Amino acid sequence: MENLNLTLNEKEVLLFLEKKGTASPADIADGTSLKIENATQASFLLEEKGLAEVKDEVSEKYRLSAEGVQYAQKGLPERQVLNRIDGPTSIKDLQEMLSPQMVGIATGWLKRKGWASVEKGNIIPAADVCETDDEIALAKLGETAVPLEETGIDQKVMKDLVKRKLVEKEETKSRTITISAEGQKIAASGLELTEDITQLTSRMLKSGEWKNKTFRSYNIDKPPKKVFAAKVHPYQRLIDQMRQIFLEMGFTEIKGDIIQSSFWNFDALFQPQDHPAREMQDTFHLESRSQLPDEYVETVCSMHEKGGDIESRGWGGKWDSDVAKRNVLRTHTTSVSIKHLADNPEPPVKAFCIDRAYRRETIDPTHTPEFEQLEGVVMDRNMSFANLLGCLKEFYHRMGFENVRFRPGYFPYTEPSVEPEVYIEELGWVELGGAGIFRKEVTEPLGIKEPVLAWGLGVSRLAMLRLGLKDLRELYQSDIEWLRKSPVCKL
Ligand SMILES: N[C@@H](Cc1ccccc1)C(=O)O
Repeated sequence: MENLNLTLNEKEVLLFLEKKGTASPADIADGTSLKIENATQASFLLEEKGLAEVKDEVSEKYRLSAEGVQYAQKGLPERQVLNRIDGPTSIKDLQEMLSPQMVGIATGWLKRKGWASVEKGNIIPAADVCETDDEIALAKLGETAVPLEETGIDQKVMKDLVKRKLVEKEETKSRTITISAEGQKIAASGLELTEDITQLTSRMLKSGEWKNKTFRSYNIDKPPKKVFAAKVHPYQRLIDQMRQIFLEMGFTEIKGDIIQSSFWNFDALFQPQDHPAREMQDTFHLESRSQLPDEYVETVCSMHEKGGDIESRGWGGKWDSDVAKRNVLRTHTTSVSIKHLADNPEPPVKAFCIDRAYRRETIDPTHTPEFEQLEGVVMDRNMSFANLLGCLKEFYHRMGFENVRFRPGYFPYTEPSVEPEVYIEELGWVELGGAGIFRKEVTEPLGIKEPVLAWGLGVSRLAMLRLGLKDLRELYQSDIEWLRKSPVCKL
């Protein structure tokens, strides 16, 4: 016989059912040493093994309400009124005979049932009305609840009486357990009422007692309970991977302030003071102001106004140092790169920054006001456009994107400018940020003499593609179900 691994409780229930066939948990508790809860639990386990069947039933019973009892004796209000009159009668007179409340109820029902009409304050009875179904039903019911079948009352009539609150419905739940044929067989084969051992103790081993015991075997077919181990957030894992790649490529990680002056966020990057990106609707402006770095104010001002001493015309107009002092939440991490270069103007510099930037975006599936950027700069002698493309290609390849291409782009601070794109099977070419070589208008005023390759790549976009998300917000919401499901590594 198959090892069913019955617990002592299951055996007790099975033996009890062998005699009774069907029983309620309370019956089982009465007839065995078990409590109702244990009897129920054992019954469900037996059901799982096909040895018994547990059935839950809800039974409905009906009885008269207090109001119903009253009308069962004296008749429904509409009947009481009808009995009192034999022709048109004024409601006022009736109210004196019966109570105003009773007449109120009766009038409604008389009209609804077509037993009488009401005209100018008088009730005019129709021809004789025989006893109706609801009256017959009322007479049949009592104060003890009975199932519908036993009353012989039509379901619709009963429902109406319940609605009229003359009858109350009582629901009782009952559970019965019936032994199955298989259960009978097992019970008949003789069950020993001994408890199997689930845990082997050192005492049993020492005394040798274990030799006379039977052991409960494991059910290796049963799926184990899932364990959700703590792990790094998938988005953070991806960010760490990108950081690792740049470190391996010989870059140094840099950090900067979230709050930046407009000077470092815009002016030092040769972004004109009337550039639309600086407007309130695009940028989070703060009330505070920053000191400007004295050593660069003049050169940056001159570059904006007239192109400094190089072959450039600048933007023209007046450059306003007050505008440059205004603090903003950095709109790109390029503000961190450019400050780092100003502080370290001697080649070589190979730095990256992977951090948060802020823009006033309306939140939707592809826009959030906070997002991550992966920023990088390379400054060295003889750096060329080809080096820039090679560097980015290398990064994307290491991230696992085979196909990378570059579209021409535009940024006020780079020339030439490109927008790198990677090819994704279901999506086609996906744009992932911007890159270029810093213009002389950017590097000259800060005393940087060598060419600078620069890029700012979207991180969350890439994460979405990687993690198969349709909505950027999911990256930041930490939905526990999604987190549990996301694998630690792709197999
Ligand atoms: N700062 C640009 C990206 C960029 C960085 C560096 C050079 C060129 C472009 C952006 O936020 O979109």
